[in-house]
Amino acid sequence: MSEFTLSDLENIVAARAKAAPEDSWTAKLVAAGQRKAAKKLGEEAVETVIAAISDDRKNLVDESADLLYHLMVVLNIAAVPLQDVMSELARRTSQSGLQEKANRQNP
Ligand SMILES: N=c1c2ncn([C@@H]3O[C@H](COP(=O)(O)OP(=O)(O)OP(=O)(O)O)[C@@H](O)[C@H]3O)c2ncn1[C@@H]1O[C@H](COP(=O)(O)O)[C@@H](O)[C@H]1O
Repeated sequence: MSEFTLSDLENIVAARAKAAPEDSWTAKLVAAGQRKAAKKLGEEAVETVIAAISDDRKNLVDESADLLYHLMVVLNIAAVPLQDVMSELARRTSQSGLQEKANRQNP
């Protein structure tokens, strides 16, 4: 099987967002609106943090998958293409995180 990417997930979310809410969790979340979708994203973030500090590798993988999926739904509702996020990450590769932090604190 070829590698599954975040871009593949973005396309699935965009397609399922147009399904009937009774047939699709994605469509149900999109119909509920950004507040509900963002709340789910926050819950999954907290569950990912708990898995990380519990030293539970399997749970960390599962919760990270939930987190990335719900992030894709939130980006879809906000009409923010994943490529915008990737471009921002690419832009940041020009300096280290420590350098960026130092520039922010001492402009
Ligand atoms: N990757 C996911 C994915 N990860 C998690 N989830 C769903 O996210 C939901 C959140 O789970 P929780 O247990 O936290 O929430 P809950 O208790 O069910 O919900 P509430 O109490 O908040 O109502 C569950 O229903 C999961 O099935 C996902 N739903 C869909 N996808 C992808 O989206 C595709 C399309 O799915 P549908 O939109 O459902 O057709 C799937 O084939 C997958 O590729």
